[in-house]
Amino acid sequence: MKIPPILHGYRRILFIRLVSNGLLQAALAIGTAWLVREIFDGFLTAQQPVLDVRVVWLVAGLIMAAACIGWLRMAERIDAEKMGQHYAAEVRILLYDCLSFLTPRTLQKRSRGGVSLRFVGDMTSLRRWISMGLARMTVAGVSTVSALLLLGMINWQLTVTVTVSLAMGAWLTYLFGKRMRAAAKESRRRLSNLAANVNEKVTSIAVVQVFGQVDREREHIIRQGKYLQDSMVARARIAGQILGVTEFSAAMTSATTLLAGIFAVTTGTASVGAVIAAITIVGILLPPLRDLGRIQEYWHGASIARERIKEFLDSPSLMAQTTNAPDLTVRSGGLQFDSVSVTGGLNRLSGTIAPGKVVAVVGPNGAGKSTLLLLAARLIDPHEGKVFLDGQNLAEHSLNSVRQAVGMVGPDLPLLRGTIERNLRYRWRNAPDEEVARVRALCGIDEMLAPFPEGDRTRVAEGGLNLSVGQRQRIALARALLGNPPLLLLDEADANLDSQAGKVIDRILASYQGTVLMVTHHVDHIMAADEVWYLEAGRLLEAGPPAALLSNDGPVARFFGISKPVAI
Ligand SMILES: Nc1ncnc2c1ncn2[C@@H]1O[C@H](COP(=O)(O)OP(=O)(O)OP(=O)(O)O)[C@@H](O)[C@H]1O
Repeated sequence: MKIPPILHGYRRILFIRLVSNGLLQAALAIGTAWLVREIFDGFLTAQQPVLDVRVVWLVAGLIMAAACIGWLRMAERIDAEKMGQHYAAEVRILLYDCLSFLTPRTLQKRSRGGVSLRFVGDMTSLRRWISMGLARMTVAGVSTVSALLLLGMINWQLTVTVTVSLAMGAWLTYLFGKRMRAAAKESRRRLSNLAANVNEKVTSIAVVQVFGQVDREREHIIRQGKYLQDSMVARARIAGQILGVTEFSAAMTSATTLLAGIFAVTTGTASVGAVIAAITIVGILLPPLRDLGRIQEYWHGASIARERIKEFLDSPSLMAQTTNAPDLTVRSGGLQFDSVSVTGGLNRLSGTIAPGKVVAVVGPNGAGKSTLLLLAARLIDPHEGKVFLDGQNLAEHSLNSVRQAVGMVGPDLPLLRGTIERNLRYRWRNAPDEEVARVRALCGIDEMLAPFPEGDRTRVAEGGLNLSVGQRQRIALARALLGNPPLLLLDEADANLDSQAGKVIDRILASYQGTVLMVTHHVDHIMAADEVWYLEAGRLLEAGPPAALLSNDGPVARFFGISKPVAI
């Protein structure tokens, strides 16, 4: 995925409006200068100043020009903001699209704080550059060039003086501003570290409390805050220096114009009115010069934000392979792993599950059980080998159609913020009430909701953390079963259910029409399976009917500690 160009579509129209705005502002600046010259040369430098009605018209003209410039500045600000917001909205949705195609494991490697910073802080940097930097620079650039060209018609010596002074001011500002990049980068890094830490503490404050590390973590946050503060002050110091330079350049431009004006009047090459006109134009051009420092700050902030966003968009994604891919045609849910390998997870594992069968995956921690389920849901792709559903390679079909074919429950699939009903219907928002009632009955949702006065409308906090683990598990099961997907993947879905709730799994296994692949440590549920797969170090070491595997002297029986005693 690529970051979109700034001047594209609607933003190009806004840009043209800004350029026109700049031209109008320049015309008004020139008009103002012309009126000032007329007043000075016609009325103030005459031997005997006279007050006639023309002065009133000229002054009225000045007031009108000032009002128009004010209105144009307002329009400029609005268009600039529209342009910045429009761009930020486009990049934000691009980031979301990228996020939705990332494998959960790629995302887990990143800090949540760092990812959120891209959606909030970096987006602000981009928007600020476009609406307050680029737009200001466009209008100021257009009006400066036009005003200087027209000033050239009034008096070329004064124009050269103003141009050289402005150019030197801009060059000095640029020289000082170059150091801003490193400072902006450092403060962005510090902010990201602090955001990642705070985000982690918000989600795992219980760990800090239980292990009595409140003071230590407090110190850590103070230290990170101090680093951030130092880097922000260093950045502000450079910004302050740039501000000083621009103020100095602005004063120098006014002074040199005045000096050149006096010289031109004494040598007879310019009238007093022309000098006053030139000074009026300089007065109009100085604010953009003063803005230059801030514009550079915005530019560096935005270019660092762009780098971070680009790096995120370049993350390994499942999107590339699935663009324009056909949909799966799922019939019975037969699943096949063909020599699949996942670095650090699975090693050339092959196995087939016939349609409608239940396979229980068992094995020690880190054996690759969850990885196998992630492959079946296409939440990761194998580095080698293929996964087939009803004979169709998952990697060659649209992600949407794969996900529609799969229902999944697992530790990495928490409940979402909202109501219980929203979570139940998450998979299929407009599911018929009968279908919802079916999964509710299957998962015992109504008996679970008995203590909640608001029933379905009960609020669910992020991750479902305001519910007990078992309650969350039941809702997650109902969410996965809605619509009866042909393939059901259960990753330790029975881990937190009490004996009563454990019957939910028995009911599901007894009534489910599709294929089930489940990771479980419960012997009862293993016995309910048609087949058991025993994984160790990413390999499938044993497979067969549960009764047979538990009664022989193989890895499964040894794993459950029920191997026959060896005769001496
Ligand atoms: N988020 C992750 N990113 C990278 N590697 C991971 C991630 N999660 C697990 N792994 C690696 O994949 C390997 C298999 O892990 P997996 O979670 O599939 O094992 P498991 O059999 O489900 O273990 P457990 O019974 O402890 O849940 C492990 O060696 C682990 O290091």
